[in-house]
Amino acid sequence: MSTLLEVDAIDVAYGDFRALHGITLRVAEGETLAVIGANGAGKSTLLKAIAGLLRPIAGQIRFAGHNVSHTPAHRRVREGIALTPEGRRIFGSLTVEENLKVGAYGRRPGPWDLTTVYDAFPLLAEKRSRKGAHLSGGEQQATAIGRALMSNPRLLLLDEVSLGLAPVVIADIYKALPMITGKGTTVLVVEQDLTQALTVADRVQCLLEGRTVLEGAAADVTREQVQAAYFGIDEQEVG
Ligand SMILES: Nc1ncnc2c1ncn2[C@@H]1O[C@H](COP(=O)(O)OP(=O)(O)OP(=O)(O)O)[C@@H](O)[C@H]1O
Repeated sequence: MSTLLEVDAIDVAYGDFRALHGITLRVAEGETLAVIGANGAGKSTLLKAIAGLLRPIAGQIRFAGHNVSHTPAHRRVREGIALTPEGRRIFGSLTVEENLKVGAYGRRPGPWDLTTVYDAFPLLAEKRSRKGAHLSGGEQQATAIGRALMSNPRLLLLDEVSLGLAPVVIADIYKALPMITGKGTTVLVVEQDLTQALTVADRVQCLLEGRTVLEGAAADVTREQVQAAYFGIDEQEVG
């Protein structure tokens, strides 16, 4: 598998506060990587840097073999990087279908259109004429993911899909993931929900206070190792 995304030793700061310290990660074409970590670990900051919304002060981001560190966010979308931000940010006054069409602006060629998005999220098909403001949290999340897919990304960045949603709704949304990856879309998902992260991902990388503290194949890391890394506990202390 060829490497699609290479993040090399990036530092990202908000003023004097350094949120990421030398983060390195790789995502191969077609794989799903879960970045996990507690509140404030730096997960959203990392996604924003990959999407081009924040500029690292050190390090490099390479996508599909070339350096995109200085490429503005809108051009990264055209190159195939799409972000579903934390908080969803869909348009409340637009219908589901209108929200999806917004994502198609400047789209790349590929498998994603209204039909395939509705196939992936049948709950949206039923609500296609409903205004964003009148959707449940889960429906808003599905709309936000569908909108990102409409650009036909090579890499889909998902920030905190599960935030504020009931477990059954989370499971419903994650059901779409095999179809998304099955169409060749590479996924980088940021999660606080360990169960979901370990279920959907091929590999996991755990951040703590802006540093990588654990990485490995999802099948190889134990839940205890992940929990210890997540909370910053030495493994001996876990029991
Ligand atoms: N706009 C900002 N200005 C200043 N500090 C920020 C800003 N955004 C985030 N931070 C700080 O950067 C660190 C990393 O935040 P980030 O949002 O990336 O964490 P996270 O792992 O995504 O957690 P969460 O799940 O809470 O979003 C935190 O200490 C946070 O307080």
